[in-house]
Amino acid sequence: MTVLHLKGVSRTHGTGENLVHALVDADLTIEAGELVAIMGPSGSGKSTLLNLAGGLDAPTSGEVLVEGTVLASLNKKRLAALRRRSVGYVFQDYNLVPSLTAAENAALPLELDGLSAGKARKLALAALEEVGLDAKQADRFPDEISGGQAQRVAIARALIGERRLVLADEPTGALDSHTGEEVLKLLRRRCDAGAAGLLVTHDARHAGWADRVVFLRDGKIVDSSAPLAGADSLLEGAGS
Ligand SMILES: Nc1ncnc2c1ncn2[C@@H]1O[C@H](COP(=O)(O)OP(=O)(O)OP(=O)(O)O)[C@@H](O)[C@H]1O
Repeated sequence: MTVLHLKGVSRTHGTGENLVHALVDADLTIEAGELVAIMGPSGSGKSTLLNLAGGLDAPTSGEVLVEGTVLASLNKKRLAALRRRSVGYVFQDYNLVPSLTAAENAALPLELDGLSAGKARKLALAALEEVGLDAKQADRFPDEISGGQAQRVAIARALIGERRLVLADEPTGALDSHTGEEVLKLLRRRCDAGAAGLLVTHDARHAGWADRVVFLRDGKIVDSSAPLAGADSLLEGAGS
């Protein structure tokens, strides 16, 4: 089943002399069970592609479909509901709410979706356990836990519930290499269980966890390959 489909998607910013082609005519399909890595030099359009896939931004032209629904066909309320239910997003900077505990942060999408606080907490504790955080850590606030733990909370929040599309923008950024690998394993496991994943990474070793690597340059998809066929050689080709 196709979870994400980008059809001729372009995104420009600004006008006239300031016109920037952040993404140009991108076609991409991700099936359930697949993890796709996006690589490319700084400014090549990776975050733009991820934001469009998650409905956080809208294309200038082309269509983005999540589980067959054209995102542009949804009004704001329905788009927000689809994002909460179907899309998990791990941001570079975690985006945890400082006044909420780890468990409350992880439970937030479910509570926003109308689940009772008790049920949401139960699922949040299970999601936190999945990323290696125990009940004691679950009741700590973001400023009482380490960067690595905060990142795990962000991952738990992205994976909680039945999210079928998981988008991760450099999710291992602040982590030591061991914890980074653990995070990628979690992503991989979730995709093996039927989700579709999109992972922005600068690290060819991390791309090795993906089924495919999509390489961007100047907003264009310039190559797409299985990682073992040479994520390193793709990087060399871009001269980055
Ligand atoms: N809101 C915006 N207004 C103007 N230009 C923008 C905006 N967002 C992105 N861009 C431009 O679009 C291009 C693609 O940016 P994007 O952030 O998608 O690249 P990236 O590959 O994720 O970069 P990095 O690896 O540095 O995060 C860049 O030239 C960027 O300056």
